[in-house]
Amino acid sequence: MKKSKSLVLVGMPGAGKSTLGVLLAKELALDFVDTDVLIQLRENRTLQEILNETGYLNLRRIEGEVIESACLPNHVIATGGSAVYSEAGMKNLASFGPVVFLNCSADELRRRIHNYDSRGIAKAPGQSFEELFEERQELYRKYADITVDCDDRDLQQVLDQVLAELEAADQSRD
Ligand SMILES: Nc1ncnc2c1ncn2[C@@H]1O[C@H](COP(=O)(O)OP(=O)(O)O)[C@@H](O)[C@H]1O
Ligand SMILES: O=C(O)C1=C[C@@H](OP(=O)(O)O)[C@@H](O)[C@H](O)C1
Ligand SMILES: [Mg+2]
Repeated sequence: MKKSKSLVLVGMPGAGKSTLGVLLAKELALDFVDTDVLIQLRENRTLQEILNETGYLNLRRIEGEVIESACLPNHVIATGGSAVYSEAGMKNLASFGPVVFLNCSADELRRRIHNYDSRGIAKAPGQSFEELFEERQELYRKYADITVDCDDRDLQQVLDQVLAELEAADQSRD
């Protein structure tokens, strides 16, 4: 069976998954979904409310359930930064198409995100940004089929780079 044409974006909060995902969907004539929105619709509350009311591990658990059961052929799929904690969820998403890691340095992410403590990040209380960055870097690399460096690139340049990498991956398969 031919693999569907979806594309899965992973990376830290602030890497550009949601913003870039919409642009990629337009460029590739695909549908777009942000799994954060799927979580909120299922729970009928915001991610921040889930975090405040039930804690970060429960948010990760719900996220895992949502991405494990989602059927998303022909979509650009923007995940939340914590999606990679769910092995079964990532396995399901990867069945729809290649996983693209938007790789930003901690310094670049810090320039983009000023509300680290109130952005609704699914992390242990007291865990520093640098500690979280290190812990996740390994996971993003584990699932990535394609890695695109985002430092010193504006959105259009990242978009062009993702398209070029996809094209190159397609050609190497032919
Ligand atoms: N390549 C980029 N250069 C500069 N700013 C960017 C870039 N990609 C995303 N941003 C900005 O970073 C912020 C976070 O982007 P967002 O798409 O919400 O990231 P994510 O979904 O990965 O958390 C937004 O303000 C967005 O405009
Ligand atoms: O990295 C995280 O722990 C999270 C990132 C958020 O998505 P973005 O990566 O799109 O900001 C969202 O899924 C949730 O608030 C948890
Ligand atoms: Mg996002």
